[in-house]
Amino acid sequence: MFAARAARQTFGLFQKRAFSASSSQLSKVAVLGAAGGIGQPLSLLLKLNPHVTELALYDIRGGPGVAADLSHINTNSTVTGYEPTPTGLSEALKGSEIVLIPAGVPRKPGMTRDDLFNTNASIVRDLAKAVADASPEAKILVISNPVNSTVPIVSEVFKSKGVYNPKRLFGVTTLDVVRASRFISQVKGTDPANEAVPVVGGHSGVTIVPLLSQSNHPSLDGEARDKLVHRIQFGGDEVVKAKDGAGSATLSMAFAGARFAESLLKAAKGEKGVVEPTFVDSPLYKDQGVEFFASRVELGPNGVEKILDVGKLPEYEEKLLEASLDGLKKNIQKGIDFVKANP
Ligand SMILES: NC(=O)C1=CN([C@@H]2O[C@H](COP(=O)(O)OP(=O)(O)OC[C@H]3O[C@@H](n4cnc5c(N)ncnc54)[C@H](O)[C@@H]3O)[C@@H](O)[C@H]2O)C=CC1
Ligand SMILES: O=C([O-])CC(=O)C(=O)O
Repeated sequence: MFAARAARQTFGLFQKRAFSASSSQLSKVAVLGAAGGIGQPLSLLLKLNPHVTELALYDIRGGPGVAADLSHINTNSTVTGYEPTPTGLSEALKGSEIVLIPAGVPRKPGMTRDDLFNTNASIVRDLAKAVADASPEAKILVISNPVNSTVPIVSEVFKSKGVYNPKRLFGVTTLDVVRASRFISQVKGTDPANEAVPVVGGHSGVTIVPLLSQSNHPSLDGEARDKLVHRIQFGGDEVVKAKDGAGSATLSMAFAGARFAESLLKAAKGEKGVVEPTFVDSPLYKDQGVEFFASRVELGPNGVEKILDVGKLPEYEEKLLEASLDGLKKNIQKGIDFVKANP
């Protein structure tokens, strides 16, 4: 009897402590490009996330409108919209734990992601400068394409300002993993909730390398395997084609971006074993001149905790990896050169 009461009291105390610890951990999340096709549903999903206590929505147009709309949803976070006034962007960023960047133009049919470089490189560079000045400690999640080049752009800007921490910069490749899980479940007639396919490399065409050998179906072979690999690599094109000039994936991307942000928030609050594939400053292929690489990454309170290598690959996947590294090297260099030439 006494023991039971003591146990209840101890447990109650523990619960109280645990509650006050987590409730005192405020998480401000900023979205740059919040009024766009990705920005709006992404902000909606973040408004529904109980880990987020403050949502800052910035866009060159429409941020306050989206914020006013979302602010009526009865979850316990504040939502504020910001405009490109002299202090709008820095106010949005100040104190942010996470900054998501979906600002920039999307593809139209016939374009590659690299065709977006000329427009999006300067948008991402300028936003990165603002983040480096206003919230250099934030974890930055780059969604704007071409991710293989925009992530190196952010790193160069941060280096030039002396605030670069490779543990806090992420290219969001979660959509490739989401697609891989869904597409393999369609081939096999299974529930995608039970299908996880590691996807490594980068985020465009042949730089995307699905490791089917590490899925639940390592014996997939021949035409079925080739078709599936191609669909995962070029899944974005399906949406661009279907939208017929009205942009690229927005809703599935918002889902993927929100999943990645949630993983970071959980890891920041001490949850162990949170692993997401993401494009980061990585030691894995630096000896081959590839500075950034997407692989499975264990997340922790400071961002990157541990970068997991790709493991032993069969010959088929080794060949895919080779093509990926080749493409990545060029894409990464293009981003670095851009900032050097246009600081
Ligand atoms: N990483 C990934 O897996 C994916 C990346 N993307 C990329 O995400 C980007 C955005 O796509 P969507 O949302 O469909 O485009 P969108 O055109 O619908 O929205 C972009 C938003 O960015 C805003 N914007 C432009 N310049 C800005 C600046 N300097 N500061 C703040 N906001 C600015 C625009 O006003 C607009 O609201 C594209 O580059 C697209 O290729 C798209 C899908 C998947
Ligand atoms: O295909 C695009 O341009 C947008 C994107 O990155 C994706 O859907 O994976």
